[in-house]
Amino acid sequence: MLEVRDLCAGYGGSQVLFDVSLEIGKGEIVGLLGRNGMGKTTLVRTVMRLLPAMSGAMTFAGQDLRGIAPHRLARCGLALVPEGRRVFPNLSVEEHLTAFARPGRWTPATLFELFPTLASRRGHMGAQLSGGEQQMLAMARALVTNPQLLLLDEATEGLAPLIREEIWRVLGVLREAGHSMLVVDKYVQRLVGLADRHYILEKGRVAWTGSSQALGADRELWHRYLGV
Ligand SMILES: Nc1ncnc2c1ncn2[C@@H]1O[C@H](COP(=O)(O)OP(=O)(O)OP(=O)(O)O)[C@@H](O)[C@H]1O
Repeated sequence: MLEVRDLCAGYGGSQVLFDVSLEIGKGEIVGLLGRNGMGKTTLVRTVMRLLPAMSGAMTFAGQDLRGIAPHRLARCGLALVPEGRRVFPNLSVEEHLTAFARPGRWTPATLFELFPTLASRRGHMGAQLSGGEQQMLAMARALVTNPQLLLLDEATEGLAPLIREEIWRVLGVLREAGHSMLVVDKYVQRLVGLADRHYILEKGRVAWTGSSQALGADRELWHRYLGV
């Protein structure tokens, strides 16, 4: 579904990604791992067309992503839950969902079932929500576009343990529903339990790729590339 080939990208003159290749098939959950500053967010932002690619190819469902404006990606079936949530401070929870809704299984009503906390806050403005509630809203806002592929950048970062568990629960529900996802996260153990395959980035290059079974069994990899 998503195919990235020999991608190079960065900021101005400073290159961050070097010949990165990555694939995600339909119904697959892929983990993207690496220590701080290794290029995970840069990769996600380049795929979402928020950063220009220097070279390389990116296709989604056979379409060349480089010709598509970022605001048109939802129509192609791609949605991002960005690092830092970025909810709209002056839109209510309900408005976030109705403004971005596209036809499909996920509607404001089904998302309020998935996130009961959001249902109880439906009239609250983005700015009035806790960090955990904002994270749930960022996920619901992405899901209401009914994407074919959901990209999540550090969705569990900086959250209290109970809220983090709630996010993992929802990711498990999405897995059961057959969603395709690229999940960037630092909790290797949880990611191994959720995803099918993984890529590890080291200084902007793919240092390792393999199955959850292989990653789960090789603690030396965790130590070498993830510092855990
Ligand atoms: N806006 C920017 N301008 C210039 N350099 C940047 C910018 N954002 C990130 N970088 C640099 O790009 C490199 C990769 O950063 P990136 O955020 O992609 O890493 P990451 O693996 O997502 O790390 P983290 O886990 O800290 O989010 C780092 O060296 C970082 O300093």
